[in-house]
Amino acid sequence: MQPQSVNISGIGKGFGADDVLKGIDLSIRPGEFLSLVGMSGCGKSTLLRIIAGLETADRGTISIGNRDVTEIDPADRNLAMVFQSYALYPHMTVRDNIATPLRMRRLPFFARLPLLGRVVAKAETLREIDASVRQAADVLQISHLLDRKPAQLSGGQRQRVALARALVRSPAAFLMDEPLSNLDAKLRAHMRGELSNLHDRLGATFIYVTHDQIEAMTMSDRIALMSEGRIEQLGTPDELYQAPATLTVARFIGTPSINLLPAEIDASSNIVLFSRKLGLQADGTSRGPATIGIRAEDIFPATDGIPARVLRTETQGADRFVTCQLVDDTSICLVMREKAGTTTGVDSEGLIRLGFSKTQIHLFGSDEKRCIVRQLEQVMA
Ligand SMILES: Nc1ncnc2c1ncn2[C@@H]1O[C@H](COP(=O)(O)OP(=O)(O)OP(=O)(O)O)[C@@H](O)[C@H]1O
Repeated sequence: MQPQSVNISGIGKGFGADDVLKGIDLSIRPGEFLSLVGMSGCGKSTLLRIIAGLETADRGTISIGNRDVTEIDPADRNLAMVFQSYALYPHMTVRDNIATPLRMRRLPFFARLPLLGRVVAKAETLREIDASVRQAADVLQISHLLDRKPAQLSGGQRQRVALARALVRSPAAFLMDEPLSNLDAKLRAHMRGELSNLHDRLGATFIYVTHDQIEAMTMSDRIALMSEGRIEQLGTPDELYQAPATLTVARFIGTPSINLLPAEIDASSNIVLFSRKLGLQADGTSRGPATIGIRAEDIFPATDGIPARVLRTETQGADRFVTCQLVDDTSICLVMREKAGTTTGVDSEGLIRLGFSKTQIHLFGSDEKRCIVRQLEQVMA
């Protein structure tokens, strides 16, 4: 099956008085790996369930390829869904679990019955189903597990069986709802790589729901970051990291979290931090309270920087994260990332001065939207 586009237009959904989806427009390209990401309760699973047809939207349309499927039954949308819980049949072998969607599609009722089925079903069809199962098992590297039951598998193996079961259907798109969240940290990291490889090999459309920004950042072609039933920003992982459109996106993307400092945009558009003009101006009409965001890797020790006290130092592989509290009344903490093994410029009393590059700051106005920043020299020129 050719990978298909999925087009979501004006989707709205409420549960009682709760407006859970507030008009979602999103076009997912054929063969794209798109992640729906956001805080718990932002509506991502509801949106995925509406795409699958497991939930009905109050308004809006869903199309797969050129076909409007809004009123079509889930079974006829030709989508494969992979859940966090795997949803395997415990009494069936891996082989039978994977074969089930094909049997449902290709065999008449009597041919699906355990004993009678072998007599009634066409040998040719059974051979084809078996070949598809073997092929999917091969892709997911679980061929040696085909005769086991789910209880005899590890979490990662169960997830692979669930993926193989989705694979045999040759769906128009794969829908995945937090498929890795039951796995331990190491296996999750491994399965992230496997899912990416699987996507590359299949060239299929993947729509992937997660609240884990690292999963979204490492696997996706594009991310739709949702907040309170809306898409806050749609873009590549790089775009969301380098140019977050709102404070919500800036806070959500990146580990450690972006450093945030209260600032101001004065009447002449100058950006003022701790009562000092930074030599930067905000483009546009935003004035008054603002927030400056600085990533940990854009902070460094600087002799004329902001005085701070080191609270904690943590080394993670090649990186060291230094948490510092500003020496003022604000009790603001900043995290600086540097190479492990470098000197941090901390004096004998645990004090440090922190600087940052003016070109690397992110500025958000009082409406929490990103403001374009210009250096003053550029403004004067
Ligand atoms: N069947 C339902 N009946 C009532 N409210 C529901 C129902 N399903 C979801 N909700 C509510 O809709 C909101 C969005 O839920 P949804 O599961 O889509 O969020 P989510 O972003 O996927 O969250 P999580 O990451 O925790 O799964 C939540 O407030 C949830 O309580």
